[in-house]
Amino acid sequence: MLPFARVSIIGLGLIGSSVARAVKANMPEVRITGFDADPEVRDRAHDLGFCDDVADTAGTAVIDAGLVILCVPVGAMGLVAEQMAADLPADAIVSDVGSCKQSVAEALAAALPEATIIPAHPVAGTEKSGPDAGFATLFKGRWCILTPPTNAPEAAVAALSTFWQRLGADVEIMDARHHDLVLAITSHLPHLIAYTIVGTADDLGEVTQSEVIKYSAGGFRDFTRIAASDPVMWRDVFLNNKEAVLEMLQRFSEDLTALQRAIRYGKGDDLEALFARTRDIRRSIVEQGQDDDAPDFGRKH
Ligand SMILES: NC(=O)C1=CN([C@@H]2O[C@H](COP(=O)(O)OP(=O)(O)OC[C@H]3O[C@@H](n4cnc5c(N)ncnc54)[C@H](O)[C@@H]3O)[C@@H](O)[C@H]2O)C=CC1
Ligand SMILES: O=C(O)C(=O)Cc1ccc(O)cc1
Repeated sequence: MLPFARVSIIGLGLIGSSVARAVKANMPEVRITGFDADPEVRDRAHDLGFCDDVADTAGTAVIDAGLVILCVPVGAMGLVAEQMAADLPADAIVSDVGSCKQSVAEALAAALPEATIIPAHPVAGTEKSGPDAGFATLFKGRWCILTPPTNAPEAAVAALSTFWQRLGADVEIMDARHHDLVLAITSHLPHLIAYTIVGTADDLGEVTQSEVIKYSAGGFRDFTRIAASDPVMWRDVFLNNKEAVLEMLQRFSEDLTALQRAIRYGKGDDLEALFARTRDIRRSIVEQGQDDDAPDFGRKH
């Protein structure tokens, strides 16, 4: 049975268009209405055809929805929720795909006090953005973490879990605060480090840009991929998961300082012990089949 007959997707970039394509591929009977604030994205969505209808406002997009999924940057979630509030059917479930969950849950609850809200985060993506970047298999074998509030109706959580499973994801339920801490270290901090290292290399006076490009075949190249991720999306993630990111950044800087001292004082054993420990972590990820060397993130198997 279909978990929802009508799904509305607000924000038709990488994730929104991937959800739409995945619904079309896995549940072709479901009717999809999309909306995006950018008229060029709406036109492109129309041409690409991954929605049945592309609406001109957030309100008209949700008028007959069973499920509404907000796929906009996390800082825009509250505004979009306000814009659709008057037209949202009373029995619709509202969800989102934001990369951090506590601040989004608060913004949605404030804008839609009567609605059933079940936040979600598909831990799947790429460094690309926009409607052309999406693809139907993005969520296959990936985790989708749901962070329902404690009073969320069980049936709504079950329906949303089924929805994501039908798109190929493995669903996990988690507390929003815990989600934000875990993702701060596994996703947000790595992005911050990538942005920093590529910026630092670019700032180096004696190393020209062409040398950076020419000799970036090593580890640096992987950082440049992540550092190409959408600036608005990541600005919002850091501003909205501030506490957890600052906590992880503090720990990271302490560990970096310890490494700096080990190098300065020639503590080779300390360096080797850390590198051996981290190599074991990589090996266990590979053994569990969680890495397929794909240029993306979070595939479970
Ligand atoms: N990029 C990734 O790898 C992943 C992103 N996410 C989350 O998914 C969400 C969307 O990210 P992407 O699809 O990557 O971004 P994107 O930049 O590809 O798409 C976002 C779309 O939202 C639209 N938008 C912005 N403000 C709006 C508003 N007020 N009303 C309507 N539309 C609006 C933009 O015009 C754009 O088309 C973000 O919250 C992000 O944290 C989650 C998992 C992975
Ligand atoms: O492209 C990558 O390496 C990613 O890390 C993609 C990604 C970005 C944000 C998320 O919330 C989840 C996955």
